[in-house]
Amino acid sequence: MKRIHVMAAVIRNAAGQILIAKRPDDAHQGGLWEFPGGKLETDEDRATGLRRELLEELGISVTQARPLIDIRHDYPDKSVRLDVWLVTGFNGEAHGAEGQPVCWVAPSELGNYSFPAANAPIVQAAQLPERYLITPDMADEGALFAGLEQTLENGIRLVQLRQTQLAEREYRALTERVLARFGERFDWLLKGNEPPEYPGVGWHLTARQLHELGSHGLPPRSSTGWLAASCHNAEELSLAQQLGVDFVTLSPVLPTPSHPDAAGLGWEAAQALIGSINKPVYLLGGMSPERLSEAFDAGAQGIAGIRGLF
Ligand SMILES: Nc1nc2c([nH]c(=O)n2[C@@H]2O[C@H](COP(=O)(O)OP(=O)(O)OP(=O)(O)O)[C@@H](O)[C@H]2O)c(=O)[nH]1
Ligand SMILES: [Mg+2]
Repeated sequence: MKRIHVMAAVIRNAAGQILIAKRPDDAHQGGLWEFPGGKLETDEDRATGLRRELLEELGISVTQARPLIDIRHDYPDKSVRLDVWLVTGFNGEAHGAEGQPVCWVAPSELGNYSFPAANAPIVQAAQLPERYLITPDMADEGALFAGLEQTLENGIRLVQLRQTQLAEREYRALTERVLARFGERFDWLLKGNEPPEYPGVGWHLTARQLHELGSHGLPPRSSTGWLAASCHNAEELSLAQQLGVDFVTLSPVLPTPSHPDAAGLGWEAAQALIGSINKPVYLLGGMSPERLSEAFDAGAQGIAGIRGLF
């Protein structure tokens, strides 16, 4: 089946809400909610196709957009490539120019709407931020907490508590103190052999855990937070996708101060690997905020970093 290239948009307004539209009952995947967009025409470039579709369907002129997530999905009757961009600037009042119902919803409410099966990773990408901080190992708890306060000021909201110098019991005790102090000001992910039991707190799997769980399946999770995994190659990305994680990190992209001799995947290989998985991917290894636009161009959700973001 020939794959249809579709341009679609996660449109975000100044209040942080996202626009969704209802597909006509008689259309493919009819009656479900969607991110506005449509088929790219022959010889049309991606940005032009996106602008044309949003003008036709919503009556808006896009002024600011960049790639968000690019996925391939095979329906029984149709194969699609959903090339989804994040639109953060536009002129005009968005309305259902083809008579379709549209509404602005908070990212956290997207889960209350029914989308086509292909859309699950798009919804996750719409809810996830551009930067994912992994805490550097710090023996000085005061300095760690001060760094986290600074992280909040820098606008970072997604954080993995990684403290490899600590034994399991100490890590648990630190987790309690961190959650007591910062609680819901961050979206947390924890490390460990069991899924965290704190409501809303996520779990970040190591590549080794991915391989182990690949044969046994995931343990039941009581937590409602994100499920993420560390990947380094095509095999691990594919395992992560099979296990149904919400997002992954892919590393190392560039040599890092801690591993100056490790070559890194490089941008080209990273881009090809991102294209092989239908999940939001954070690039890790030698990343800093100045690299964000390169990461978006490679198809990434954004960047993850230890020293580069702390
Ligand atoms: N626009 C859009 N299409 C989606 C989404 N999710 C998804 O599976 N699709 C599928 O991708 C294809 C998009 O085509 P479309 O129906 O929007 O195309 P279009 O605007 O050019 O419409 P037309 O075929 O009536 O000219 C459909 O098969 C649709 O089911 C989504 O979130 N937004
Ligand atoms: Mg359409």
